[in-house]
Amino acid sequence: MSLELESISVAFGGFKALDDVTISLKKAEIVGLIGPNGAGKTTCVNIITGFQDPTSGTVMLDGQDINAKAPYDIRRRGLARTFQAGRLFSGLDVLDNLAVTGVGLGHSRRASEDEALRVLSWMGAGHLAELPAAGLPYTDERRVGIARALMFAPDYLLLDEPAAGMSETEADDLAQIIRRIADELNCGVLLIEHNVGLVLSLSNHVYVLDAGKIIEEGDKTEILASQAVREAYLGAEHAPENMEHA
Ligand SMILES: Nc1ncnc2c1ncn2[C@@H]1O[C@H](COP(=O)(O)OP(=O)(O)OP(=O)(O)O)[C@@H](O)[C@H]1O
Repeated sequence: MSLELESISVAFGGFKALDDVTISLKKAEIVGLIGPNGAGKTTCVNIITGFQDPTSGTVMLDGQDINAKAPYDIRRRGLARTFQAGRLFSGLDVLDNLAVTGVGLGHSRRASEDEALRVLSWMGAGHLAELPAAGLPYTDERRVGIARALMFAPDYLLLDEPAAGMSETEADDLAQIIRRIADELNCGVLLIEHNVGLVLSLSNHVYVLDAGKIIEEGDKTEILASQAVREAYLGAEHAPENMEHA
């Protein structure tokens, strides 16, 4: 059981945004994807979630080819995602924001509300249930975005820049939630983040993208030791942002 990107290439005209990218994620595992600006991380997200078709290569979800499947179909097959911006329905309260996802997945309204309460309380966010989504503090909005993705137990979760704009303490809280998602929910997490320290401290395995290619992969020790990674970021003498906190 795994999510596999197999030799994915994406060309925009003559420009290769992704070039032969292979990534593997198993259930209950945390896999990091890092890379400097323009490396191709968002293009990877769009390929995995069905928002864009690869020029060549395949995305396999538990042995099924999900190339060209619609985003809602991929979600129903067990792959959930969060968005960089919260994208909550501002006219609804938090509970209904989650319940809408449950109904979209084919569950009854009652079952969806029960699941929404269960997920929110699992995240320690039960107190947010009746608050309007509009005007939530930024980090609560982020937490609700993750809770919504966790409705009805996805097998894989793609987190797109979940720590963007967070303080160190908030990022620490987020790290605990990500760890629990993998350990307690048996869910595979693909973590795409600029906060390299957070990614290295959480991930079983990390892929480093630069200019559309995987230039390095391995565990924290291997990534920290990689000259190619340092050069890809800021020049050979510098470490990536937050790497020193890993
Ligand atoms: N629709 C498109 N048409 C042409 N070029 C594109 C398109 N989408 C992305 N690109 C280019 O592909 C490359 C990879 O972009 P992508 O957004 O995937 O990088 P990224 O790693 O997510 O960057 P960032 O960290 O800045 O968000 C960039 O050079 C970008 O300009």
